[in-house]
Amino acid sequence: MNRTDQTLLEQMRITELEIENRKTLFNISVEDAEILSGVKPQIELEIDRLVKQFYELQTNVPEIALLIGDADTLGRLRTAQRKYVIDLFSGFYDIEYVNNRLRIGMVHKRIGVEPKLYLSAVQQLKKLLMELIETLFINQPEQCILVQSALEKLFMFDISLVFDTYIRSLISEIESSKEKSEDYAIELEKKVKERTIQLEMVSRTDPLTGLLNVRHLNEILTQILRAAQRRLEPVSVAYLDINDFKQINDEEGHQRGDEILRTVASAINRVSREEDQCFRYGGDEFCIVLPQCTENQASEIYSRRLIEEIQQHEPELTISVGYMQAGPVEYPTAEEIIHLADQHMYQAKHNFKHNNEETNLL
Ligand SMILES: Nc1nc2c(ncn2[C@@H]2O[C@H](COP(=O)(O)OP(=O)(O)OP(=O)(O)O)[C@@H](O)[C@H]2O)c(=O)[nH]1
Repeated sequence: MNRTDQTLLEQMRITELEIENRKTLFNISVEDAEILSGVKPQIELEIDRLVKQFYELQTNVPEIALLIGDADTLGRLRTAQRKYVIDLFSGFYDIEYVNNRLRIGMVHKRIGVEPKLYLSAVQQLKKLLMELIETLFINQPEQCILVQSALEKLFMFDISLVFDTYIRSLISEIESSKEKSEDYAIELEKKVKERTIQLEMVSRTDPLTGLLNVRHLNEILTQILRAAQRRLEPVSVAYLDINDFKQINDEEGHQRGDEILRTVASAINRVSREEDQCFRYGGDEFCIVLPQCTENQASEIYSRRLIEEIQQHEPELTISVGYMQAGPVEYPTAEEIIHLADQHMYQAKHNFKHNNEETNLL
């Protein structure tokens, strides 16, 4: 429920029973209420003078004058104070009376009146009222004591209510700043998670080609091998190297070399399935892990399609590819598989260059 949907009394769980409890606590009896209401007509006659005198004394304190600030506010305060003093002598200290006291506490807290200033104002008002009662009952000392005692109790009752709202406001402030800092912590945690994912992505990918970084090759291949071994499925690795890449770099420039690396990476991405893992091994070398794929399928289907795809963009470019299959019986380690695929690639390159030389000699 929204705070504005509840009265202060409801927010602070002050019921009629609680009000009666408080009256008992401060010894406020029905007689006290009657005694105070009996003085009301005389107080009303003196009220303007009393309130005027009260604010003259109050505004002499620089701290209070600063808080009041201007003549309009002072005017409003005078009206409120006048009403308060009359309420003190109303004889009705019920829910409405209590709600007004609670509101005063809340307003004091909101405009920044410290408890010491509030208490000094109460003390001032009480002193003026006690003096007034003394003059009113100069010839009835016993009655004077009864009125003063009833008033004293009522002041204590009021102070307790005002302080309760002060304390409640402070608790609300603490709760709201706690909520804010908790929200901030949650937000921060979310950002850190997002950032961590981004950083992981960056560290997982090769910046030039966008393929996976070689740092994770062993780890990922090991995971794939374990899963394949559980299901007795084959896994193949295709190890790919661009032929005479150094020459391209030397003759056409490094930027052109980069462009070719990106073209090959895009072609790899296009022909690979979602479950295939494509790595830039370094320089002009690439490694593709092909789950559920035999060496034959890798060389006959995958590589053929890859070469076709590359040559659509770079007709002059040739590549050498070595393959190594693991499973469904034997599962060498990730290092062994990569090493063997690399050796097979060198063999393929050797054959390619040898054939080329022979062709050139013919
Ligand atoms: N443009 C570019 N060149 C790179 C990059 N990384 C490595 N190289 C170059 O790639 C070339 C690879 O040369 P080699 O290992 O001799 O390979 P190759 O010229 O293809 O020779 P073979 O493999 O025998 O066909 C070297 O000149 C490296 O400097 C890169 O990120 N961008």
